[in-house]
Amino acid sequence: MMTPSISLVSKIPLRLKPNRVWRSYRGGKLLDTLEGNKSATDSHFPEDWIGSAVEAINPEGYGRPGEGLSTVQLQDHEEQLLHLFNETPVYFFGQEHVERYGNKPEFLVKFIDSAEQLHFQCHPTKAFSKEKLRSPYGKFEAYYVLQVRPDSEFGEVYLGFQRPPERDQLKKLIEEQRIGEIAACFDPVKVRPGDVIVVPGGTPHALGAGVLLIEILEPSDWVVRFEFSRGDFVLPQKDRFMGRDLEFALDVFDLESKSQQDINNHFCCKPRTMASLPNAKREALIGPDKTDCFVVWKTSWSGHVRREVKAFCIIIVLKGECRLGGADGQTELLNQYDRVIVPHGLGFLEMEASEDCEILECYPPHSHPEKELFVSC
Ligand SMILES: O=P(O)(O)OC[C@H]1O[C@](O)(CO)[C@@H](O)[C@@H]1O
Repeated sequence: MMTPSISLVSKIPLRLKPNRVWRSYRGGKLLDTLEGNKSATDSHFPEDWIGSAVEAINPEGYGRPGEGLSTVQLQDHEEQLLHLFNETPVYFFGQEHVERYGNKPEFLVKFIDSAEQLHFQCHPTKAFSKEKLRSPYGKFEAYYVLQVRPDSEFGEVYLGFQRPPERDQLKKLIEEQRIGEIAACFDPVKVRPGDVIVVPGGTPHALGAGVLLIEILEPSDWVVRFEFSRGDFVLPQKDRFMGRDLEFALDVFDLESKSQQDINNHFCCKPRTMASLPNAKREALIGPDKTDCFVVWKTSWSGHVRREVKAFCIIIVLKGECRLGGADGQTELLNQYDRVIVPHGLGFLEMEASEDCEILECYPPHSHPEKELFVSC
C-alpha cells in the first residue's frame, strides 16, 4: 500500500534537488553554474550528493546537522528522501533488496567538481571496516569523468603507489608532512571525459584539480587523510585518521606497488555492450568483475524506447535531453546532468529523446540490469 507522501509524487521518476556538501577542499563552480547561480564561484561546497541516505562527516563547526541527506520536492512540501524510503521501502527497492540490505540504496552517488587537488587519502575496505570500525561499509569508489576544466586538456588522478614506501618510512613522511616525497611515490594517471576508474578500499589516491566527475561509492564517509592541509584549510587532528591514531590508519593502506599495467587491468573499466537495438544501446561500465558494491551501466538512445524496471536505480543524464516516465503516461523532462530516482516499483520506464541521449544508471549491489529488457522501440 502506498502512503500519502508517495501517492503525492505519483509514479514518475523522482527528480532530485541539488544537495551541496561542505568538504575540506575547494571547488563547485561548475555545480553553481548548473544550479543557475549567476555568481558561480569555487568554495568549500565542491560536491553534490545524489539520492543520498548518508550523513557527511565533517570537522566540528563545519557543515550542518543532517548534511549529505537528500531531499525531494513533493507537491506542497520538501521531504527527506530517507523518510520516503522508510515509508515504502519495498516500492523503492523491492522485497529482496529490503530483506538483504534494509531501507537504503546501499550505495551513494556524488558530483565532484575539484578546483584543487584533493588531500592524499586512503579509504578502508569493507573487511577492515567490519573488523575495526564496527561498520558494514568500507569505501570502494568509482569515477565517471564528465569534464576537465577548459584550461587543461586532461585531468589527473593519483592511484595506488607506484613506488611504495615501507610502512615506517610512510609513517615518517606523514608525521613530517613531506608532501613532495609522498607525491613522488605516485605516477599520476591522465583522465579524460568518458573514462571510468575504480578505486578499491586500501588504495592510496587523490583526485587532481579541475575535474568534474560522477563518483559512485559505498555509502560511507570513511577517509584517512595523509595530507593535512590543502589550500586554505588545515584538517584538525581528529579528522585525519577517522578519529584514531596514525598507527591505526597505517593498517588501512595497501602498500603493494601498482604498475601502469595493474592500473589498466584492475582500475580502468572498459565498457561492454550488453544490448543493442537500431536506436538504443546499453553498456555495462562497472560490474561484478570489478566490485560487489554497486553496478553501473550506460544507456544511449534516440526516439522512444520502453524498458522494464527490475531494480532501484539513480539516473543521471550525461548528454542531450530526454523525457522519462512511468506507465501512467506522466513524464519528467530532463536536461544534461539532471538526476532522478527510478523506484523498483515503477515497472516500466518510458524513455523519449529526439536527438542522441545518454544516461548513466547506478544500481545497488547484486542488481541485474541485463534482466531489464527493452520491450518496445
Ligand atoms: O579528504 P578530502 O580532500 O576532503 O576528500 C574527501 C573526498 O574524497 C573522495 O573520497 C573522493 O576521492 C570523496 O568521496 C570525498 O568526499
